[in-house]
Amino acid sequence: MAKISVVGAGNVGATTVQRLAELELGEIVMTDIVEGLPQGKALDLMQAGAIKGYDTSIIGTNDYADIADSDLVIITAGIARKPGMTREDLIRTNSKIITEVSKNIAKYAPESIVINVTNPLDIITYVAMKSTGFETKKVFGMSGVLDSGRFASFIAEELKCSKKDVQAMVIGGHGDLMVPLPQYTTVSGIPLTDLLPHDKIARLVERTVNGGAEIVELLKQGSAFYAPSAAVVSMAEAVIKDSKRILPASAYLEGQYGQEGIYFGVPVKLGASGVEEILELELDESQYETLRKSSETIRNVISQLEI
Ligand SMILES: NC(=O)C1=CN([C@@H]2O[C@H](COP(=O)(O)OP(=O)(O)OC[C@H]3O[C@@H](n4cnc5c(N)ncnc54)[C@H](O)[C@@H]3O)[C@@H](O)[C@H]2O)C=CC1
Ligand SMILES: O=C([O-])CC(=O)C(=O)O
Repeated sequence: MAKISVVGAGNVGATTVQRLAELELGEIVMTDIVEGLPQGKALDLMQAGAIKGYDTSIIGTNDYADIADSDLVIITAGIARKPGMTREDLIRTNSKIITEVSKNIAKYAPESIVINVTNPLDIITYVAMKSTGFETKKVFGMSGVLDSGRFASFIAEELKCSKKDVQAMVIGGHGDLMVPLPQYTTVSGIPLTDLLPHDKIARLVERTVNGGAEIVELLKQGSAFYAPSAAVVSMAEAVIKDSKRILPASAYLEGQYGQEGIYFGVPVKLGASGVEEILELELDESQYETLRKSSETIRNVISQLEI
């Protein structure tokens, strides 16, 4: 049976554990620094199993030793942004937290695959790769599945059709410069560009780019977690089941899309060994330009980090 650990028992972490438990993907360990929090939530989620009909073992703990020999570790520890903040504003606090978290992952679960959720996503994923010392394909970040899900949801709303039939693709950094790709977005195989006029698509693209901030403004404290947990669990399932799904994820680039040495959202093939392939798409000039700008921002922040 697979062992999955979730670091951070806050909104994203606990909801992720709930979704994993309901899928019976493996035994689960949930850790946090706050005493009692992961233990209390684990107990509650175990009891939910009797009602929802799952037998998943869920352990809540403050001790990293309990993540020993995990096959997969999902990082959700750290602070979330408040209205008016960018994701990059979280870097100081979260890079310190994730450096410590990653060292413990390397110590207790050296063979694990690591999916990072903590923001700023692409930079923190880089910090996790450096501080675990793991192979780059074993450490990646959740961004594009969420952003594509938001784009798909807005498209379905506009077309008054089922979300199930929309396949959207969003790549780039998980920030204000993400790049939704209408030319690779379809509804039951029909190109989006045949279904909606350019100006309507442009409005949906803009709403997607601001999708996280829209929720932060509404919640007043904290950020989205239902769609983010759904997104990371679909990636976890691909790893645990070795299903070779093609999903967008923040992956380490070595020349692809003209980028070297940074994490960036791109379509990848996900399986038991992590990122098994990076798929390169043709983009239009303005999309390449946004990717270039976004990568500069990421590089700038990384150059100021002490890792
Ligand atoms: N990649 C993405 O698309 C998304 C990323 N996020 C990010 O995920 C992170 C978590 O968000 P939420 O769960 O909403 O926040 P939250 O505040 O509800 O939970 C964070 C948890 O981390 C714990 N924590 C802090 N330091 C820790 C440490 N050293 N070790 C273990 N646990 C520690 C806290 O005690 C808290 O329980 C944030 O950085 C947020 O920006 C959130 C949504 C989507
Ligand atoms: O907006 C945030 O800070 C959390 C996040 O990354 C998202 O929901 O896309």
